[in-house]
Amino acid sequence: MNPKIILASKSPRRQELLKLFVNEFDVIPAQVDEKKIAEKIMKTSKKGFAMDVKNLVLELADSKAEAVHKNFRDALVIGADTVVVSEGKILGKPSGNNDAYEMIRSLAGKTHIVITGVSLKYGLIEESFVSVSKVRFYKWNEQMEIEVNNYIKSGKAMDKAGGYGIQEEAGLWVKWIKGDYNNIVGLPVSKLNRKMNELIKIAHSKDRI
Ligand SMILES: Cc1cn([C@H]2C[C@H](O)[C@@H](COP(=O)(O)OP(=O)(O)OP(=O)(O)O)O2)c(=O)[nH]c1=O
Repeated sequence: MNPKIILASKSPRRQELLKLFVNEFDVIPAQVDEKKIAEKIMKTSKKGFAMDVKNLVLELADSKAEAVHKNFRDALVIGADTVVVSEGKILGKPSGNNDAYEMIRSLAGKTHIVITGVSLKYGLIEESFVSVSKVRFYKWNEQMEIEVNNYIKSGKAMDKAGGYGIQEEAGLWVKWIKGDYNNIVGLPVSKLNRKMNELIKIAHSKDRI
């Protein structure tokens, strides 16, 4: 029997992406203090920056999944978190228009990474993974300045890691990407589909739900 699936996310992009391969699921956004978790991880982890970022997205994804799974133990719950990493700095969502402008400006002419952590919880079984994509932005020019200002004015930058959505007008600044496009949008569906199928198989074979 297929489990009830719950997406623990308020992100409309994640909902659209999950629809690509799951017909029916509920959406229950998780209430977690992302800032507090991020501060704890970055303070306590001593494994080096790359590992810190990986731990960070995994911990955030896990907290989101757990916040919902604790109330729905029989469901398969999905939590995710996406950050942008550029020049040794983690960029989450911008704090305001100026911050969004600075973030996008700092990405121009460079390559950054977008990393999404995903946590799956089903009965007593859990699984988590990260997906990493590389994105190269074109160099800053007058045209881009106009586009970035218009984009920020539209309000679309505010709920996105790094202050941009590749699926929106911000796609105009992208020179190339390497890796899973959907991972950049917020959910690495190809990997997620495979991991979910594996998890369901294991859970049922071991009768662990
Ligand atoms: C880089 C990039 C990010 N994003 C989005 C994906 C995520 O929704 C968001 C990063 O914030 P997250 O904290 O990962 O997610 P969220 O707050 O939107 O939703 P929830 O925590 O409830 O799951 O940035 C895009 O939509 N396009 C992009 O190109």
